[in-house]
Amino acid sequence: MIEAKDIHKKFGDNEVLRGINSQFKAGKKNLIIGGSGSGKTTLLKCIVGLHEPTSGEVFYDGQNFTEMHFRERVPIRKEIGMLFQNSALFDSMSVEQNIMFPLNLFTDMSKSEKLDRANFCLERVNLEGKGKLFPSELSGGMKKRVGIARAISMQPKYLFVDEPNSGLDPLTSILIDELISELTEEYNTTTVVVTHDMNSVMGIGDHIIFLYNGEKWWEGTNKEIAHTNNKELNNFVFASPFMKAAREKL
Ligand SMILES: Nc1ncnc2c1ncn2[C@@H]1O[C@H](COP(=O)(O)OP(=O)(O)OP(=O)(O)O)[C@@H](O)[C@H]1O
Repeated sequence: MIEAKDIHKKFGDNEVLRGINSQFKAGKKNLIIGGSGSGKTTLLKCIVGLHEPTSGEVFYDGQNFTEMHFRERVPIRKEIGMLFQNSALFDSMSVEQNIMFPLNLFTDMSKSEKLDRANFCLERVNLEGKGKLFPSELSGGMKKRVGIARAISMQPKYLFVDEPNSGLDPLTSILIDELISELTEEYNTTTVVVTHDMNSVMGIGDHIIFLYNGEKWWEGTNKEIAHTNNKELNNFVFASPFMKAAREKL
């Protein structure tokens, strides 16, 4: 479990996060949603340690990550898998080399062990045989899957995903969501997903926090979201006439 306690983040005078408290449980897909600029990615980065919170603390299974020094964080970092918004693959490396990158950094596995692991991860995301390709030869959906394969290469306990569906068609988006769901169950990961995608919210939102102006405005499940009276949340989730009509049937 990951716990965020009273997280504040300021950039100069701009207070982007204003006291976020939440618990993200193992084996669950925890979604962070909210309008553009509401602070979702900033919160994710504060949790992972890519930003330091201005105040507040993040705990990984009871260990205070925020107060740890760089070196002390290494064991937890090894248990973190992350899929970045644009997949963030290294263009000059093959798919295989991209997936082996964390293994090169963090393990003393032999080359053949690393190759085996890379190929296992590629199979897991249904890209067997694509290891020798380069990122420029892949579609957006394939890049996301390679990003996921890299994120799971170290068998992470914590999986972070920033906008997994951006730039993907609806069907590919659903396949990516299904993959995230399966991996969360398979490895019992604490999975935290930043998303704008309402299909994801309804499909995989075991636990959802809605940010509004840097505050946690609402928290609940995908079942509860359809029946909330929270005005700002309703305006966000059911913004389109289609979603409004669909809500009546839920
Ligand atoms: N490194 C930074 N330096 C200064 N300001 C930043 C930085 N990162 C984010 N911000 C500001 O913090 C605010 C929240 O940004 P953030 O990226 O967290 O929003 P978001 O909810 O993820 O938005 P989007 O859905 O558009 O990606 C914005 O006003 C942004 O300009």
